[in-house]
Amino acid sequence: MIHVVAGALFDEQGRVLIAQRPPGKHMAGGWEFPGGKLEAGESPLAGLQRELREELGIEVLEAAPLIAYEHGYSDRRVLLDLWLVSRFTGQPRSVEGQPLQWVSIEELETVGLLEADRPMIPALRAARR
Ligand SMILES: Nc1nc2c([nH]c(=O)n2[C@H]2C[C@H](O)[C@@H](COP(=O)(O)OP(=O)(O)OP(=O)(O)O)O2)c(=O)[nH]1
Ligand SMILES: [Mg+2]
Repeated sequence: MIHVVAGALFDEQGRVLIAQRPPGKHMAGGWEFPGGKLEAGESPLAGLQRELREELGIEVLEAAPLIAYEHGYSDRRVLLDLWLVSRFTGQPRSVEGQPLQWVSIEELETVGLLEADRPMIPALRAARR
């Protein structure tokens, strides 16, 4: 089981930040929440902070677990662990060259979000309020 931590960041308009998975990687081209695999011995919050530092160049100051569940791909099982990031420093930018975009919760339905992430949409809708 691969434990994956990812972050949901909202802007003032209630839009959420998503990133496109790079060519050549698992699920290439799909849109995801920034994050990645937890390292051995790492706490989920520490992993989230490391991943968002590496991918977005931001420093997460405050985050809380939002929703977590297992998903079985044809070749692997992942524990998707999505955190709501409520405080951070820095301006999110694409450090590793992944296309980024801010989308409304409604747009999440049609943007090409990874199929495995779709059950997260209701939790995000509730969190935004
Ligand atoms: N980051 C992220 N990964 C997701 C999401 N949904 C989802 O199914 N995944 C899957 C895709 C991958 O199989 C796995 C994340 O692995 P990854 O390869 O991107 O991890 P990483 O960022 O640590 O990258 P790497 O160092 O292994 O190259 O989780 C999501 O919303 N965000
Ligand atoms: Mg990643």
